[in-house]
Amino acid sequence: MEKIVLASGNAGKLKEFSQLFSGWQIAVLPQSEFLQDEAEETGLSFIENALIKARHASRASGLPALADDSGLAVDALGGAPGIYSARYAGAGASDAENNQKLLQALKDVPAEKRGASFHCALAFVRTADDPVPLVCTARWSGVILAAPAGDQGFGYDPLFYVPSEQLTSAQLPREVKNRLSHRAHAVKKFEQLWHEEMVMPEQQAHSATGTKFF
Ligand SMILES: O=P(O)(O)OP(=O)(O)OP(=O)(O)OC[C@H]1O[C@@H](n2cnc3c(O)ncnc32)[C@H](O)[C@@H]1O
Ligand SMILES: [Mg+2]
Repeated sequence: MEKIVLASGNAGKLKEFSQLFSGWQIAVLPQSEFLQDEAEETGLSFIENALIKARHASRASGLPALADDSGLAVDALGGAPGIYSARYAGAGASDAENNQKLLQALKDVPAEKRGASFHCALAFVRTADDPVPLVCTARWSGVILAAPAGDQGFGYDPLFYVPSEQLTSAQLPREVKNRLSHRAHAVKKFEQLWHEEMVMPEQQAHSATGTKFF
């Protein structure tokens, strides 16, 4: 079975990915099996940071790697915390500290102006230096509440109200979050790309020699 490394140290994400990849014919291994240090997320976009993390994990493991860079962009804050979502309240901040800072930043913003989106970028590299990575993005729109609700999920889930379900992301049954979320939609797009780029070429032996390089 083909092995790929999942380049994330976030337990909440890893749990979601294990459900999202449950029907796949590949072994998705956590990066903790191969490396201890985390990549420095120096990019200016979710896509750049996802690529940095995927290359880092592939370099350390010698295996293909998939990374997720994600975060919350709040309309009233001009898209903040965005790519800085994990470190909004400072390096190493807890989810509770980040949520507290967000509530404080939005304390004077009325309900109708509290729109926000979760964004997810996925980057897959076959090797650390892969010049043609597979990249896809997705978003999930909602509203930031004035107080947390629900105890499932991670990160900003307790503050992220999903209008279609009338619940926060932390109150949704896991299978519902894994159907609706930014991550779920990005994985759907990735599945399509994976099929087009990794499965079909193998089946069709698309080069004249029958050898597939990239
Ligand atoms: O970089 P890795 O190791 O994957 O772990 P991380 O937690 O640092 O992940 P990111 O750099 O991608 O930062 C994403 C932050 O955005 C938030 N976030 C992303 N997806 C989320 C989701 O589905 N629900 C709630 N919060 C989410 C959460 O606070 C994350 O810490
Ligand atoms: Mg991170």
